Amino acid sequence: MLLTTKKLTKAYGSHVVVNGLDLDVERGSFTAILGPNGAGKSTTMSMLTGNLRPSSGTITYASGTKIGIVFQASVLDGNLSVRENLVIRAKQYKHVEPDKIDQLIEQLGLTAFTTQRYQTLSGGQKRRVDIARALLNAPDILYLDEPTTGLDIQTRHAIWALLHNLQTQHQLTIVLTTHYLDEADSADSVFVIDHGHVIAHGNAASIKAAYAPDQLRITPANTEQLSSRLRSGTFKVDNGDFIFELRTAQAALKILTDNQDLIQNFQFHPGTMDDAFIALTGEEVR
Ligand SMILES: Nc1ncnc2c1ncn2[C@@H]1O[C@H](COP(=O)(O)OP(=O)(O)OP(=O)(O)O)[C@@H](O)[C@H]1O
Repeated sequence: MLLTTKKLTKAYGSHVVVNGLDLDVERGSFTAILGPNGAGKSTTMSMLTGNLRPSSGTITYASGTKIGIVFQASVLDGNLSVRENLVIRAKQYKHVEPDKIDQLIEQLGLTAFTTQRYQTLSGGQKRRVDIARALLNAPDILYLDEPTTGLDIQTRHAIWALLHNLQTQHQLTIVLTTHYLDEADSADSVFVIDHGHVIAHGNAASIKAAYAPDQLRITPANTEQLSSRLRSGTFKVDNGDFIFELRTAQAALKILTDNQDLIQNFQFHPGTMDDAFIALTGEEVR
């Protein structure tokens, strides 16, 4: 493991905001931390990055691990150009290879903007410069606190592709928080946290399988006959439709083929991370 936490806890007075978190992050993995507002994600990240002292518990990195951080609010100077910002930031580290800035500019697709002032860039372009800044010291692990919040869907996809590229081509370990649950679909490891606890952990597929069943909705051609053919208790009735919660698409296919003579219409809805998230954390707004 590159990183392990044991019983990581942060309390402000009697308010325990991170409550005994056990996290494991494997070298080279892509980890997403999900949770509703106020769940403790940013507090956790601040502790992992050394910006906040835990109340108790331990954080252990493999020896020599270098950390890069992309903060929610940029730390760059809006009046300086992309290159000027990177040059100034590079001076804050002991060893930045001489061609590192050019390399990052190219890698992050910033070549066309090098002389443009940071504050005049679009949201997605800014994010890419923020990421370049965090990579100056060639970190082993890159933390990003909600890197795609406020970006349009195309830009979110582009940032996500960029992060996956950094992971696979450059063996970077990535840990990020996000509110966009669909983004967690491609993470190797997902921690869902709420009230400072890990309430689910696995990859997106295992979390969906456990907490977000697939749904099959059938409009019967003949309600009585279909009802008497099916085992009672295997479905609910909603507005005359029969609703099944299933583990696999195969199970849906079987119901449909076995009963196609009595079915007028159907809809199949595969379980999503949104469904799993609501099942885990409830509907109420925090
Ligand atoms: N310095 C502080 N003093 C007191 N309470 C704090 C402090 N910092 C955070 N909290 C509380 O800790 C809880 C967790 O906050 P945190 O910012 O970690 O949540 P989050 O999961 O990142 O939420 P969001 O998705 O809204 O960013 C919140 O209830 C917040 O009010």
